[in-house]
Amino acid sequence: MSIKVTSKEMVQELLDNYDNFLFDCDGVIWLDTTLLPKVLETLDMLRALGKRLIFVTNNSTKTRDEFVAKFASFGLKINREDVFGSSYASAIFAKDILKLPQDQKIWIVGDKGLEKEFKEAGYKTIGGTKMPELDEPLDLKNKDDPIYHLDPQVGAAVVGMDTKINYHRLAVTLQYLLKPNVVYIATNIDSTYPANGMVLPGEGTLVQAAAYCSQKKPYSCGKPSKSLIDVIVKTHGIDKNRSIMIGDNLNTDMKFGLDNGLETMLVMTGIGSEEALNALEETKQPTYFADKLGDLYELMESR
Ligand SMILES: O=C(O)[C@H](O)[C@H](O)COP(=O)(O)O
Ligand SMILES: [Mg+2]
Repeated sequence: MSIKVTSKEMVQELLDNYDNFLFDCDGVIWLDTTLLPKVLETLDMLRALGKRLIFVTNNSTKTRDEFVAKFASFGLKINREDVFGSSYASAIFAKDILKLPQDQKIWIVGDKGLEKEFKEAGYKTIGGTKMPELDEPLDLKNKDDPIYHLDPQVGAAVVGMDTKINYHRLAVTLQYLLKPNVVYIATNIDSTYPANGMVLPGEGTLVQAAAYCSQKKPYSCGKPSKSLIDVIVKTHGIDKNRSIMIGDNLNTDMKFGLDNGLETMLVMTGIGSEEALNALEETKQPTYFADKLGDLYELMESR
């Protein structure tokens, strides 16, 4: 059974047991452009105690530098090496794990952040924000349409968050995925995410649509994939036994921790709920849960 963190002593135990604190972002640190309560104080407290803070987000719309800028807008100074977004994870996966030759191009369904991370990894991207003509409905009578002019150099199709997703983009993506040599990469498989008090379709929804029509299974690079924890461990040399993953999503954040040997703590400021937690069989439950990340600070400050 998950244990609720409700006392100063329990927080002290967490501080004694873990050196590395890995945080999800959407639903833990912030909700869209709003910083969640007492997050700043909690991170400052952990830093002052010499803890390593690592941010692991499945949000694929931004590069690491853009995440650093978002943190800065809240008054948080974070280094780029401490942020692992799913766009970066996907680009590193293509380059270091799949060893996709750099002369191959990447077909993008996603935002600028995804394009920029692949560019930084040395790849040329097509599709994505570079093909606004795909925002129009598919017209098969138009022989100039990209669907009739597939680029033979494309070696991978990558699907991330694309708020302009439509039938046209999906149809062209399918043509690439039907080619046996084109690898299918998904930034993540989140079904939903929290925004503006609502639950919205996550990137996994788009990923599934392309997987369904192509019958091609994607490599998923964000949480909960093992390749992502491997990159984090390689970058920072952290001891997984002294690391805790704090997140709001049972299927991605908590699974990421559980599958990869990290301790886990669920917070209720995003997509997760106590009902969903209790509905899980015990082996799939996180070790700890709390109402919010800021409780760590508030409890430590309490008498
Ligand atoms: O699909 C998405 O975009 C994600 O669900 C969402 O943005 C994930 O961000 P995270 O909670 O991992 O920071
Ligand atoms: Mg989240």
